[in-house]
Amino acid sequence: MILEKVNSPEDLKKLSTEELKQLAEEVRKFIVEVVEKTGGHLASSLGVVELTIALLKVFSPPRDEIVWDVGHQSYPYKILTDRKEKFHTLRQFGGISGFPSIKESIYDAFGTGHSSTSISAALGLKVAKRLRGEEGHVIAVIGDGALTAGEAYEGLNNAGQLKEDLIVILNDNEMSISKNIGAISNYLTKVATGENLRKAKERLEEVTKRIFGERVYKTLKRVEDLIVKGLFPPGMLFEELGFRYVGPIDGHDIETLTVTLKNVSRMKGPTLVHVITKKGKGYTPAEEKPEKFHGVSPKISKPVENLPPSYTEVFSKTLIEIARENENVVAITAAMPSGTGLDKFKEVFSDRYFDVGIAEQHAVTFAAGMAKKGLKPVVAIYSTFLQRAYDQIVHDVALQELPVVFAVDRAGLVGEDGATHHGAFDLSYLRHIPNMVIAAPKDEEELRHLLYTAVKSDKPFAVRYPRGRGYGVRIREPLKEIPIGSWEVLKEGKDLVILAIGWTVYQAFEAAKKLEKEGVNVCVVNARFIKPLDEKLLEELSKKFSTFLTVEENVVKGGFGSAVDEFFADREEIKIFNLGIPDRFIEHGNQNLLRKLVGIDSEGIYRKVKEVVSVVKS
Ligand SMILES: Cc1ncc(C[n+]2csc(CCOP(=O)(O)OP(=O)(O)O)c2C)c(N)n1
Ligand SMILES: CC(=O)[C@@H](O)[C@H](O)COP(=O)(O)O
Ligand SMILES: [Mg+2]
Repeated sequence: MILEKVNSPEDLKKLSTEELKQLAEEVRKFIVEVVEKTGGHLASSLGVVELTIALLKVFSPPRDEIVWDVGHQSYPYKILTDRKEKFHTLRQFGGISGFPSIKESIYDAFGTGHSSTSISAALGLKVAKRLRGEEGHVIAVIGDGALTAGEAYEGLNNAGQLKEDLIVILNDNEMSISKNIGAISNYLTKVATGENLRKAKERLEEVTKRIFGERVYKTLKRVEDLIVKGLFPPGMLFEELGFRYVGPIDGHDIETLTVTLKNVSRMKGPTLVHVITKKGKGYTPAEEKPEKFHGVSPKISKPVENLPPSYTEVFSKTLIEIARENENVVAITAAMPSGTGLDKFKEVFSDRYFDVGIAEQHAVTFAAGMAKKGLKPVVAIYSTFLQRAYDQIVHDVALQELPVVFAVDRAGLVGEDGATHHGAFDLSYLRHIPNMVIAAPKDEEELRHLLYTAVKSDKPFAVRYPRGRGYGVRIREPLKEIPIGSWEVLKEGKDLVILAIGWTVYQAFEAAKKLEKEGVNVCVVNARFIKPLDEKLLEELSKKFSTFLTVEENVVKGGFGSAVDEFFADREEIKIFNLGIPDRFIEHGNQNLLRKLVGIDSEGIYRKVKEVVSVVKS
């Protein structure tokens, strides 16, 4: 086993090409074995095994700095730098992260998780290296999917101007999570297949033959080839942006990769190396179904039957139901058709479905434009990725009071993806925007009604719901509107009130049942609207209760609890306690374990109520 002998990038440098090829096979096998147990981003990591090996053969991190875009493909890099022994703890609580992290290793040059940041970060590193007199290359590795996002072009634009010796490797597998889309993706395919060149040659051939005849044409053929290549060099787009374009090259051929990278390492100015790879390479199921194997769950020996649907599935089904009745409804995703469930919408309403690429900012303004013309856009974006579109929500949607519906999926703690992906902030970053309505369902049934309410409303309206399965609530009621700003008292009480929102509502209810047995009588309210608050109910409750506990799966700072704090700010007799995600980034690990860790599950709420009761008594 060669992998056994490779404990640092220095060990890898000593290997022959044949040994490196064997190493690639062993790394692949190792990744598949571990990811079957831990879950993780399998297909993307398998696709860059040879590229990683070649990078480590030619460059020497940490002196040379490699920035992996998104970072979901960094498993081979982790294994071959310094995390082979810890790799079995991938994405587990207390184990190594599924993404690069500067806190985890000196070999990780920059933390990633959200896409398309690599060129900007690498350029910053490179300029800093120069100004501080540090030696070493900086290399950004970016996928074709990540190249659909605006930030990538902001980075290219600036790099082309600064003319730093920056290396950008474009890992082109024609896939985002789903099939990659858009004009740039089409352009890359044409470059990779030489289609532009072929078409130009055919055209010139035809003209030359027509004007000069067959005999002269044969003499001119070589000159013509040179002219066409000069006029239509592959990668012209990047050349125009100030990059030297190298490629396309086979990203699974270690020898070619190594020779090319060595040459590139001697070049001056910004260089882009176009590498063609196969997502899922070397593992047939992933090669055949790269989308399914983009991110996989741990393999379970026996499938569990009759599981409740996920919130995403309920959203997707309900949206289709609504769209059948309302032809103005259109759906937008930013490169997450399967993750958001909009792939199912596409199957029914292909002309009312838009995948815009990894372009959350564009998605929101695009929706605003549609809303201005009377359509009813539903933009489904994960909470963590919607952070990117904050200004677009403020400036393009809310300021103009355009009725865009935000389906904010993966709100709250998402689990194994960790700090880069938790949807911990949306209640805070949406709540202070004028004109917004923000709601969170307590269960699957309420998600349906809130979505229906959102589509009926003429306001910018966000409905946020968590990752994973619902509570298994039977869906029976026909879709109905829920009065905006109305809360629901689920349990009467006399000692204190819990105001809970979203996933935490049933947890609060559970805690209240347990407390009841101990003589603590808690009123539980489903505070399904964070904006507007149910001010009438709050006033009523404040006549009966002087102690309130707010519970949410969002950071406490600026979240739902803060809204209630603000509401009672001048009422000294009211004591409010807040429970939610604390003011720190939460690590990766099992979703329910993390919820327990931050204390927002039924046990945590139970404990907090006991604490509140003793504080109030003393
Ligand atoms: C801002 C942002 N939006 C969406 C995602 C979700 N996402 C993760 S990987 C990915 C596809 C990336 O495709 P590509 O860069 O080509 O990498 P590949 O998986 O093909 O290697 C997407 C959409 C993200 N990480 N960041
Ligand atoms: C790397 C990335 O950003 C996505 O692949 C993300 O991990 C998907 O998350 P879900 O598994 O919640 O769809
Ligand atoms: Mg790709």
